[in-house]
Parts: sequence; structure tokens; C-alpha cells
Amino acid sequence: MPHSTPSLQIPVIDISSPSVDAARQLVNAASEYGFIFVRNTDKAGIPDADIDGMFELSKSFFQSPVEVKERCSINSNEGGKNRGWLGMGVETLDPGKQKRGDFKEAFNIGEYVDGKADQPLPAPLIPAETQIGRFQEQCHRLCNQVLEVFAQGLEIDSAEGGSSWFSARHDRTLGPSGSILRLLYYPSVPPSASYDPETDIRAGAHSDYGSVTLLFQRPGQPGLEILTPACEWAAVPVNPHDEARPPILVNIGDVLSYWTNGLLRSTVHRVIVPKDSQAEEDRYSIAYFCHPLDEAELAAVPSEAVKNFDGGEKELRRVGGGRLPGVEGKVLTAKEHLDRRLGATYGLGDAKA
Ligand SMILES: O=C(O)CCC(=O)C(=O)O
Ligand SMILES: [Fe+2]
Repeated sequence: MPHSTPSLQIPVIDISSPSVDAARQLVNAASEYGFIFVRNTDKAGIPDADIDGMFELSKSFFQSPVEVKERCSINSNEGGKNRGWLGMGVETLDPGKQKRGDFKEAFNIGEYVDGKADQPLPAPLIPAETQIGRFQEQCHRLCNQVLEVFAQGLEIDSAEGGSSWFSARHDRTLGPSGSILRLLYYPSVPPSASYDPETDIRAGAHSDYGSVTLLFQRPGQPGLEILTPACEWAAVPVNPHDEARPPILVNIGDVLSYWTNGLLRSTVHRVIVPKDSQAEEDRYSIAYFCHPLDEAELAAVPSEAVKNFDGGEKELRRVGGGRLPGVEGKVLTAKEHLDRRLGATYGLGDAKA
């Protein structure tokens, strides 16, 4: 059983004026940790007021009566699979280890169609439909900026698309994708609660399924941990250098790992209940799981660095490999991959990103 270490030095990288240096730093950090902070700037970032606004909405939704939330339950499937509200314990991210589901609630919002939500929204979120759609777009734009810098760092052949190789496969004007904006709420765990710290967890160990994930956390609400290459759990800080404008956390998902033969690591992470008095605090977070277009193929990118990398076998086996089992030579599409992964972590249906 890996034990916890206090904290980790995840690099903070400025991608607002992309340079060879920034691109290399990004690739190096993604191959070492699978997690990176990007500086939140006007050119490559999201205004703090918009992030704060989303957290306020999230709070008003999760604090509303259960009947309000249930109307948009993920199990009603009214919004299509993988969308809507998940109550406490509905998702089990590490089914092999957990006796009970995750101690959290979540609300999954799929891609908008023609500027409108493509699923029923609960009453507290209806007046904010435009605001949520705008935030989704801001997240997607930032992910594409990050992906362009990755393409530069991997020196993807310019005849094959160069720095646009990834972003062209995330161009929302060309078709649908499985991208999900997810609001998360981890209720406080008072000392008297029937909570067993040995087996209960806020989010079980898992890796994300998409290409990259943006993760927004709140000051004073820690709990996220990553599994280091030395197989130790290490805490991820919320604001590593206590900056007035905190950087945005980006983590590599399974798709980017497939595409790079495991050079970029899709790192296992989890959310624990802090052992001290912070256990009695609620925790809110917001994730944007960025996925490629449904039809994008998950074959290795045309990059010498990827071709020459041979350490990824183990990593690829862990995330399930990039080919359909038993179908020799058939490359998975992003949708086939997502459909395969959805449901594996759920007792009740498809619900993660
Ligand atoms: O809440 C967090 O900090 C992380 C959530 C997460 O890893 C997930 O939902 O995939
Ligand atoms: Fe995650």
C-alpha cells in the first residue's frame, strides 16, 4: 500500500508566449508527473471572476434540495449517457479497492449545441446557461492552447499538421466529442459520520480518460493526490506559490498517453479526506475533461520523440492499450475508447469522462 508524502514540486509553466523552452518544459513535466500547472494569464487562461462565478453556481446547485438535483439525475438518461447529477456513492473510481462508492456528488455537463445545453439543467443552473457555455468554451480554448504547445514540444512533423496536430482533432466546429465539464462536491465528514478512513475515499484512484483535464480547486480545500513513479502518494498543492492569480492545474489523460505511446503519462490520482480539521470542511472542485472528436483515431503521433520512446509499454498496458482487443491492426477511435471506459467504474451506468 503506497504511503502519503507531504507535497510535490509540480512545475508552473507559462504558455502565453510559446517558446521552444516552454514546449520542452511542458513535455518534460508531462512525462515525469503527468500533472502541470499553467500560469493563468490573459493570453492563455481564464479570468478569475469567471472561475469564481462557476464555483458560486456549483455551490448553489449542490446546496439545493435533493428533489431538485434528482430531476436531472444521470440515471434518468434524459440528457443522454454520462450527463447529469450523480449522488453520493454513485461513482466508484477504484472498484477493486473500495467497499463503498466515492464520497462525493457530481454534475456532468456535455458539449453545448448551438449555444444551448444539450441536456436538462436543474433549476439553479437554468439562468446561468449562457455563463456555463462560455466557461466550457474558455476551458476548451485553453486546452487547445496547451495541446499546441505539446505538439511543438514533440516536434510533430509539419507536413502532418505540426503544432495543430492535436488541436485540429479537438476542433468543435467539425463534430461532437465526449468533452465534459464537471462540477464536484465533496461534503464534509464530521467525526461522528459512519466514515472508515481505511477504505472510504472522496474519489478512488483512477486516471482520466480524455486527452487533457483542467482542474480548478479552492484555497483551503486540499485533498488531491497523485501516485508518483516511486509509487508514493503525493499531495498536489492548490496554489503552489501562493500567487494572487493561482495557476491552473492540467493533467494528462489516457488519450494523450495512447497518442504518444506512453511518453506523456496519464497519472493515477485520487481525492482523500484530509486527516486534520479540514475533514470537517466541504470541498468543491471543477474539472474540464477535454476529449478529441469522436471519430479521431488514437494511433501514435508523427513525432521522432514518440517513435524513439520505448518506456511506455507498461504505461500503455495499464491504460488498456490503443487497439481494440482481438481486432488485429484496428486503431481505436476516441469514441470507441470512451465507450469502453465508461461504465467500468460505475455500478449504475455510464458516467465518467
Ligand atoms: O476533485 C478533484 O480534485 C479531482 C477530481 C478527479 O480527479 C476526477 O473527477 O476525475
Ligand atoms: Fe480525475
